[in-house]
Amino acid sequence: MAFMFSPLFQYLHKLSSLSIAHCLLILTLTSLFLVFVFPHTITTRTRSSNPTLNLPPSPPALPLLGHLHRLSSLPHRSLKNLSSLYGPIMYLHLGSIPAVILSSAAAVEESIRFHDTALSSRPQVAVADILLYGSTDVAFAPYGEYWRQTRRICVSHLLSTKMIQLFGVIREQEVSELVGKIRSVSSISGDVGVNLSQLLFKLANDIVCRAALGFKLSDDGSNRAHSLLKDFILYLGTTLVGEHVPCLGWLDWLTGIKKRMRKTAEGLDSFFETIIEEHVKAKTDSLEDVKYGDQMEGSDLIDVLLNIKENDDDIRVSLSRNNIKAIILDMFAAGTDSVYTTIEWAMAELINNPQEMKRVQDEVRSMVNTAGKLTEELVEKMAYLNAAIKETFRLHPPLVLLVPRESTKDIDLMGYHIPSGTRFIINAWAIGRDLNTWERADEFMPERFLGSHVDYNGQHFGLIPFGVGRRTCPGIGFSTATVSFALASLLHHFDWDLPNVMKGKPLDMSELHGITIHKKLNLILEARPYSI
Ligand code: HEM
Repeated sequence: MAFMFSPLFQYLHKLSSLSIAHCLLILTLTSLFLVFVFPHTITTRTRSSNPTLNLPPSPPALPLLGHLHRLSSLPHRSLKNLSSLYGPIMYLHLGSIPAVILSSAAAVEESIRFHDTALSSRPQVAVADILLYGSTDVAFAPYGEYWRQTRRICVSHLLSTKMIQLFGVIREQEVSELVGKIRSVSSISGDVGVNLSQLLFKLANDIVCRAALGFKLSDDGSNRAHSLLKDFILYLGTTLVGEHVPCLGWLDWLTGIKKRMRKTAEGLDSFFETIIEEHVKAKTDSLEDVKYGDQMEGSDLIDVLLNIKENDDDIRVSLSRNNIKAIILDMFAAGTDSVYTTIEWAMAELINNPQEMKRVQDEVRSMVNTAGKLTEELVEKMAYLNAAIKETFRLHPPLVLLVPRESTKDIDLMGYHIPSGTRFIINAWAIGRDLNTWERADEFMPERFLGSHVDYNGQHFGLIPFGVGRRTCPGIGFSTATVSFALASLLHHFDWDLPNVMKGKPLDMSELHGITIHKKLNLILEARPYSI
């Protein structure tokens, strides 16, 4: 999941009624004011709190804003540029928040090998406190017993291999619906193309809804829950100004952002309350008490959580209704954007690299022809397809800066001393494109993974789209099952091309910052049904 700071002006603009010009004006005036009033505090190294500490290198900073002005609307890119000047471990001030940025596999490896526990907490973030019941979900919970138990629930019950297999039926049905939809849209739209981005978002959303709640939300705009969930994901990708620059906290009040977040949180709360009540009633009616260890076909994540709540002696935490809602909301935050955006980037890279497209398609089609049917078991054996997915994760990790950590102890890292309470940000995007780890790092070359044992399971520090250490993503199996089956199906059933108006030009690969990094422009492609 991507939960991180947005650059200030982007934040102001996106979530308020202020125009970009107003936002820039506010920030410029603030900066000028600070420069004139406190010129002596503009330092070349940010060591004002304790000059004797051997902190990592740091660029010149502005008072109060720290290094925020050095971040563009795509912070992972600005941070990579800064790291080429200041090294793989940098010390920045994101406003008032001290942060260490790690930008190489070696830096991440050392931090995890020697300090995993000290770096396993999350910073307290106001957005998560508002939207996720005081950060009592898994992703934002501080390191401690509550996190340990809820994470165990995720790993052993909600996202276990058994549950992933049970949800295979849902994936197959939803992907088959997607294929049908593309067929009918492409027969009408001809060479205008189908909006694959929209269809993939719906696919990921429907799969998570069915897995978590047991049903899908209609997407015709009539369903309020649909727009609440969209807002929820939008807000999770933002930060309150006051959190970074407390003296500008009034801007959060001016923009009304907190109020809007609370309204969304209240709306979601009553939606989930109704759903949980319905689950409780259905369970009582059927007088069927399924113990969590025996999840049956038809049970969804709410059923599983309710059963844990009532039956589990091993889990040493009692889950309240609000805890259940927070955990379910995590599944939405994590399971929708990152999954659809991965398929979207994979398709975009394949369109830009037609030879790679042909190699993957040849593999998928020949294996399906031999086996007679496209199944998830078959997809697991598709070496080139899986290499293309790894290559997509390398170039486009959806959570470019992972999810921030916060150190709970003073640590020594790569010869530097880092105080407790420092925010840790890992630039997974920069690491995936680091020339010290990867040859021709900016090129899409799936064959680099053929015959290689490098994987994205957190053991290879050069490829960490799902994070590393104790807080690695527990949803790897769930996501890759969807990504690989959906991608194989798209490549099996259709030949893909750019729509006529765009033919002959490279596809625009610009990024847009949000909870994940998406393609800026929707991926619109011409789909021609494939027949043998
Ligand atoms: C392509 C899809 C996905 C990607 C790239 C992804 C990536 C990540 C990353 C980078 C983290 C933070 C890891 C760290 O701090 O080192 C994370 C955490 C998490 N993810 Fe995912 N994720 C994906 C899908 C999912 C799905 C489908 C679920 C559940 C349905 C999920 C549930 C979680 C949870 C609960 C955490 C918090 C773990 C913790 O803090 O202990 N993720 N994910």
